[in-house]
Amino acid sequence: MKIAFIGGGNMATALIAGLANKLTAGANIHVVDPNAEALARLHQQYGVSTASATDAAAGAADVIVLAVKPQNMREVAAQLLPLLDQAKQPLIVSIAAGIRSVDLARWLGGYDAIVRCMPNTPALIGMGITGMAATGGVSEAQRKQADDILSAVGQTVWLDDESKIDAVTAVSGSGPAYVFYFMEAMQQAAAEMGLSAEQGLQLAQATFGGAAQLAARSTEPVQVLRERVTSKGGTTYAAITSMEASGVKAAVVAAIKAAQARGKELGDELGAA
Ligand SMILES: NC(=O)C1=CN([C@@H]2O[C@H](COP(=O)(O)OP(=O)(O)OC[C@H]3O[C@@H](n4cnc5c(N)ncnc54)[C@H](OP(=O)(O)O)[C@@H]3O)[C@@H](O)[C@H]2O)C=CC1
Ligand SMILES: O=C(O)[C@@H]1CCC=N1
Repeated sequence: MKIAFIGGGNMATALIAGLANKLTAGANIHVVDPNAEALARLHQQYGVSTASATDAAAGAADVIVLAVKPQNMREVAAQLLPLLDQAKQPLIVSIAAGIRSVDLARWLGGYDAIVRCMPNTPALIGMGITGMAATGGVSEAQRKQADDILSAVGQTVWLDDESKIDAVTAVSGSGPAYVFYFMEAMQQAAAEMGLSAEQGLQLAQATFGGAAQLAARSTEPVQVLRERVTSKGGTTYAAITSMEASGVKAAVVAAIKAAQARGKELGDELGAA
């Protein structure tokens, strides 16, 4: 399978790292990005071919992954349209937050073989999760192609309604940043209590990794797992009581809903153009 990436930034790099020489040879991956340094690094690490602007090789791929910022999607669609092999009908996979398939299809002159996805950066180590939705023009074989690509870098979740991608974006697309934010807070607290920066990082990493694995392997709800750590009148009780008093859970729910609203807003703003 020949895969082209338009945009070779953070998320494309995470996907390429998981795919190259695993699902398909690095030589079957073509990356388009204006940054020569980033392209040279990708070529050196994974053996991908590169171009500084969308070219015939990108248009001729079996699957074309659009991995530019939402604000650049319209311009990229305009660059791609004349190069798209209309007879072959390659699959377009968009990973941009907010951008709706209906708008992308319009920018591509009515092209309707689009899968809209929302991956996340743990794809870099094969531990991503991607929400996915297909438009009507996507064949069963193309649906499988999209699933094969995103399954190569982690789990996939197919959605019955594309609008749910904004919720996936808010929970798992942006989610790694929430985890890193919480780890930063744990590290800060560890430092303020006299532990070294290394010890704080080690404790936070092992705690997140261990708790996530425990939750994944348990048949019980996470609430029960949390209660099992929380001895009555003990230390965890003091911490959770403090978090509840500060409204941490409500703040996290509100933050995730703000991310969802921003996704919808991006779709409204950029789709209207
Ligand atoms: N980062 C993440 O965790 C996730 C990101 N996404 C989505 O992925 C997309 C990319 O995000 P991310 O990788 O973080 O962004 P980056 O800015 O890291 O990468 C985008 C790349 O595209 C390049 N670019 C801009 N215009 C063009 C063009 N016309 N042709 C080819 N390349 C171009 C940019 O170059 P330059 O910088 O010079 O403009 C940049 O190198 C976004 O739409 C985002 O919503 C989805 C899930 C998670
Ligand atoms: O912050 C963003 O807009 C992108 C989408 C999900 C993760 N990063």
